[in-house]
Amino acid sequence: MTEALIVRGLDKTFSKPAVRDLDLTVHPGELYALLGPNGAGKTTTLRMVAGLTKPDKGAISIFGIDALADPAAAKAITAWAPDEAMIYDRLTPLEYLEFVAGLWSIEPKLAKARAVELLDTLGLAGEARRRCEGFSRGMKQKVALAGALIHDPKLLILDEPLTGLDAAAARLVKDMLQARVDAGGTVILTTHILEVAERMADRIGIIAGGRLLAEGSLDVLRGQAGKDGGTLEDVFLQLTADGAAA
Ligand SMILES: Nc1ncnc2c1ncn2[C@@H]1O[C@H](COP(=O)(O)OP(=O)(O)OP(=O)(O)O)[C@@H](O)[C@H]1O
Repeated sequence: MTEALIVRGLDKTFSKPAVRDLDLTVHPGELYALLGPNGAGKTTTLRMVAGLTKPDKGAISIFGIDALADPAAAKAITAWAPDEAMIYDRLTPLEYLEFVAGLWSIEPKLAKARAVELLDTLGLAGEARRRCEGFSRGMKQKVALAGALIHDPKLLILDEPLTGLDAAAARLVKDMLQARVDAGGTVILTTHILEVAERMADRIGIIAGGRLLAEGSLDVLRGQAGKDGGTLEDVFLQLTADGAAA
């Protein structure tokens, strides 16, 4: 089986080490949650996977493509949605999505059809032709998410996708992510909302201090933390405390 993502020995130091000798494996068709305390190295890791930050050391393979040797091929099948939406305020959502689709050389008719479908799924059909500049943070986040999905990526990477969304918008996004996974897509996300990871993730990686402390299903992590029957919060707090003490 070709894994969706294999990360080996990943290292990144800014003024101090942010990611240290990190290994991750994400299977195709799973939703993988990368959890960790503030400053643990989650965003840095995912930025390296998405080709936005250059690692000091290590290897990244996305569906068998060496992302460091052939970043263009890796990016063509990957999407990255940062926690702060970056869109062009002066465009309408439809124009923005058609613009992004153009960057991927998607045929205009197909681009429009995908854009309309994505905006509809995300509850933005009524705003499709309004300029984004007056949009709330949550609405902009949804437009950015639609932009990340316009080229139908095999691997979707989301940094804190639910931050700033109201309950209804969060439900829409969660349903959309679940639908992608149910259809065979692969999703990696970070979140501080542990209930979301507990309910949605097939497997979970916990990192702290730039190192992977544990990886597996909730049951595997429970075993590792010695917390049979515990919640993900119990397990997370135990493993990160153990990691800090080590
Ligand atoms: N561009 C940068 N320049 C300098 N230091 C950075 C940069 N990006 C991240 N860092 C540092 O790297 C470490 C890891 O940061 P990172 O953003 O990856 O953590 P995180 O797990 O995503 O945290 P949070 O949950 O708070 O978003 C932190 O010490 C951070 O200050």
